[in-house]
Formats: sequence, structure tokens, C-alpha cells
Amino acid sequence: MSHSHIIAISGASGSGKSLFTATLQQELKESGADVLVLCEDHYYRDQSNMPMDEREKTNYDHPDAFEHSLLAKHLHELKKGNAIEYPNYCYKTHTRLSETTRISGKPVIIVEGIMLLASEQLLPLFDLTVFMDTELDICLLRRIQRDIISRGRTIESVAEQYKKTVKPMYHQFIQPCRHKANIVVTQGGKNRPALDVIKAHIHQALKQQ
Ligand SMILES: Nc1ncnc2c1ncn2[C@@H]1O[C@H](COP(=O)(O)OP(=O)(O)O)[C@@H](O)[C@H]1O
Ligand SMILES: Nc1ccn([C@@H]2O[C@H](COP(=O)(O)O)[C@@H](O)[C@H]2O)c(=O)n1
Repeated sequence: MSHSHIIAISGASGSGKSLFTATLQQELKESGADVLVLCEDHYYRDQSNMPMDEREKTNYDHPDAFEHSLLAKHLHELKKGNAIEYPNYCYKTHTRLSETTRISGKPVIIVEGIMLLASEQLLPLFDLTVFMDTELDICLLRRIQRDIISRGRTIESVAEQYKKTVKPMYHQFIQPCRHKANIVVTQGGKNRPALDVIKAHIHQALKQQ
């Protein structure tokens, strides 16, 4: 296989990265194009050696919370056509699971995550960079709902974490990367024209491989 074309989709937590990526993947599949999706969150550092109360205090919105060196290594391996052992992550225990998932490369890889454009190690690996520019109050409303329903959180813990780390780190690390993006997407994961533009880009990239 020739070198994979790698697309990064970044932006705030709750901005619509996962929905946008899942919609792209589904619609591309329907038109016969199979893309691989990786999630930066799977590369959160393992903390199983730390007590739970310490894990709850971790700043998960700082670039150091991620093992970006492992993600970079995996992207290099996938580009070369080698399989990787994709980590799995649990938001309820804040740890990596012991089981990994063996994954092989595909001609197009989409990586989604909050801190992708902030990493000097990762940035050069991307052929296209996308920033989901969704208003922060909308992101917060979506995050409250999601974190309570799927990530085992309480309204109090979501509010506390948001004030302490999520919002300040967004302004310090995520928002300043907006200008590094080739494409800025407003209105979240259902922006139809933006989905169509990126699908056309992917079909073009596949034709050139
Ligand atoms: N444009 C939109 N309209 C309505 N709901 C949306 C839109 N974009 C995203 N959502 C919803 O908001 C929530 C957070 O979106 P998600 O894609 O998980 O964000 P992220 O991956 O950036 O954290 C999800 O429940 C998703 O279905
Ligand atoms: N143990 C963890 C790990 C991460 N988070 C939060 O997840 C957010 C990133 O994921 P998105 O799907 O929302 O982009 C990030 O803002 C972290 O605060 C967490 O709460 N606990």
C-alpha cells in the first residue's frame, strides 16, 4: 500500500469531532471508501498505578495527559503498512484497559482529538487539518449530557472540571491552534456542506493513491 493520507479533526471537547468523524466514515463507507478512524483519547496515559482520588485530580486537558509519542509511532507504522496495537481507554476509571486492539492501516486515516494540532510531533504527520469551531457554551451543554450519560460523571464533577481545567486549557492550548487548520468547521458535527467538502477531498486523495 502507498502512504496513507492522514486527516486530523480537532477542536474543543463537545465541539462535534466524534459525530463529524463518524458521519464521514459512515457516508464514505456507503460510497465504497473504507477509512480508518483513530481517537486521540485512546492515547491518554495509563494511571492504573495511581489511587482513584489522584486520577480524579488529573488535568486531562493538558497536552502532557496524552502519550503523543505512542500515537506518532503508531501513525508512522500505519503509514508504512504495519499493524498497530491500538490502546483502549476507560473514562470511568481514567485508565487504559489491558486489552489492545490490533489494527491495520488503510489508505485514508482520520484522527480526532482535542490536542492534535498542539503537538509538534504530530502536526507534520497530517495531510489535512480540520478545526471544529463550535461556541463554547454549546460544547459545554453537550458535554454535560454526554459525561453524565456515558462517562459516569455527576453534574457537580462536570461543572468543577470545566471551571478548573476544561475551559482554561481550551483557551491556552486548543483555541490558539485554530490558525494551524486548513479548514475551520462551524456549527458542529452536522455541518452538511463541510462534510461534503471533506468527503470530496478524501475521494480525490484516494484517486491519487
Ligand atoms: N450540529 C449538531 N447538532 C446537534 N447535536 C450535535 C451536533 N454536533 C454534535 N452534536 C452532539 O453533541 C454531542 C457532542 O458531540 P461529539 O461529536 O461527541 O463531540 P466531541 O467529539 O468533539 O467531544 C454528541 O451527543 C453529538 O451527537
Ligand atoms: N479520564 C478522562 C479523560 C478525558 N476526559 C475529558 O475528555 C475530553 C476529551 O474528550 P472529547 O471526546 O470530549 O473530545 C477532555 O476535555 C477531558 O477533560 C475526562 O474527563 N476524563
